[in-house]
Amino acid sequence: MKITQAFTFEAAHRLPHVPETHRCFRMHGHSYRIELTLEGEVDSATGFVIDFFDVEAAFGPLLAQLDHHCLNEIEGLENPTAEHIAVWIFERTRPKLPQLASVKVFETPMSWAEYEG
Ligand SMILES: Nc1nc2c(c(=O)[nH]1)N=C([C@H](O)[C@H](O)COP(=O)(O)OP(=O)(O)OP(=O)(O)O)CN2
Ligand SMILES: [Zn+2]
Repeated sequence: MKITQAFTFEAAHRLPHVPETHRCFRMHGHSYRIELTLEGEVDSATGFVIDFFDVEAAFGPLLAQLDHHCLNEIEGLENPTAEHIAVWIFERTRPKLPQLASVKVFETPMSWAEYEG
């Protein structure tokens, strides 16, 4: 069984490795949406793969590092593409949530990156 929990955060970024003429070379902001998908057996007693409250508690500190920050200033996110943010989140969340199966990072409702480890 797979379950998914979504989170949102606001952040600024610029992409330092695109041409100067690319609009994303300039500092700008996004309302990001993150989807964490967890996979496992449904516990017969609780009916949960994992309690959504436990996912929230595990991911909360990382979300706070991202929300209302300039992503380029965060260690490991110097080139903060959606792809790199997905990997960054996966690597830091999987140790706390071993059932984590994938991380989706939406920059806009129409464009996102997904990392499955
Ligand atoms: N593969 C990727 N391509 C792009 C990424 C990325 O992370 N991975 N990022 C960007 C920029 O961050 C850019 O800001 C994307 O957002 P935006 O320009 O707002 O997207 P839209 O094209 O949907 O904007 P509209 O104004 O609605 O056309 C670029 N590429
Ligand atoms: Zn952008």
